[in-house]
Amino acid sequence: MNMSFLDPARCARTNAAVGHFVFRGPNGTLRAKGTPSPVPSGIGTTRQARVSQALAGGGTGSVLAGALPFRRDGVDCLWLASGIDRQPLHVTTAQACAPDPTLRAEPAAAKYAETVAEALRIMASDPDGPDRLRKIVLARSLTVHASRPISPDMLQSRLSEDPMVTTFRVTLRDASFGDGPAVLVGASPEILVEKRAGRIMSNPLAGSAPRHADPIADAEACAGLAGSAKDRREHAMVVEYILDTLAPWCRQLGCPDGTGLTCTRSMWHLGTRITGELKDDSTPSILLATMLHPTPAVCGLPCDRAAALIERLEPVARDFYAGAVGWCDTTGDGAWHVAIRCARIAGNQARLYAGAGIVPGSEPASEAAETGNKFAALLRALGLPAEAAMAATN
Ligand SMILES: C=C(O[C@H]1C=CC=C(C(=O)O)[C@@H]1O)C(=O)O
Repeated sequence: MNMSFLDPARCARTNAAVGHFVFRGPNGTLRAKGTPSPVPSGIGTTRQARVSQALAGGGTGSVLAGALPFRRDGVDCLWLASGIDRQPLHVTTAQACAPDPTLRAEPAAAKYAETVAEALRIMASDPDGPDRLRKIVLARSLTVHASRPISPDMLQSRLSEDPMVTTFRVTLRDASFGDGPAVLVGASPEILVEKRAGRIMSNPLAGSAPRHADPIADAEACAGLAGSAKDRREHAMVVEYILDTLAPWCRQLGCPDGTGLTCTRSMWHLGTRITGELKDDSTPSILLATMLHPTPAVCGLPCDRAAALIERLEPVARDFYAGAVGWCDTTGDGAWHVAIRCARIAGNQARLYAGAGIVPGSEPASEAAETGNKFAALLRALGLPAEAAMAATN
């Protein structure tokens, strides 16, 4: 095995510069060929215009990839590469990558539960009408301070041990948190939109329950989620929104298999596979991602109302958490994943995020516990106990 891979300090120093984007999923690893160049994040022009111009300048075979922020008016971080290397998935076992960490929660679980209760009060007192808040996804954050630099590469390797997720690593151009360049690393189970020739697929997830080591308890958790009316309502809003948004672009669209259950190593989710055929085969995947984002799986309904409340109720800016990460080539083909179960890494620090969908009928303590469970994959990958999220204070 390559020894430099096991040296956390060396990895952390070099990885921000190497591979400005790397995606690893069931279909293999996709990384930039050569050194990608930044796509200017211009003012006064649409994302689509910037992307088309960049891809046209890059020539045949060029690929654009990166991260879209949570806020629709936020600044994206896109890279243009002359091509991509695709390799079969090869999972290596890496060591945990956050030595001697301390943890800070923003907010801690109890305070988060109070915020959920406030959102529920707003929903209950809202007058009937199109503006009535029907769902809001509230998130919290954990900051890990380690004694040595945290290696984004190692963290991605550890997260890739779960075969049910697509892991990602995108170098961010601003360094607004911690020392040195920041890198977004995560393991998303949720496909915002994938486009291949004229066919599209979206796989929204909403409605969650934790996995259990004991198979009987695990099967009970799965059955409990499948039968939960609250989770089904929470999920249906996302599916309806995605169908409504994609319908004008499609000659055929539907969810042939209905709502099902999907899992990662730490969570069960309700999931629906939506498939369709585009009216125009050349519609770029990044345009579809831009139109869909943010879905009610990460924001809420109505979208603008939920986004404004998120801004007011959450103490930490989401930046790229709950945005989208992915790629798009010159034919418009590509895949965009919802940027959840992720962390922003810079030097010795990692800022982790997790959220939960709140609808009438949600219980504040259960939603706080759900965010704790959603942190588990990242915490384990960092070498921390999965329960640390519930114990962390601010
Ligand atoms: C917002 C997150 O998860 C979303 C995806 C799956 C299930 C969700 C839920 O049950 O609330 C969320 O909508 C997150 O992991 O931070």
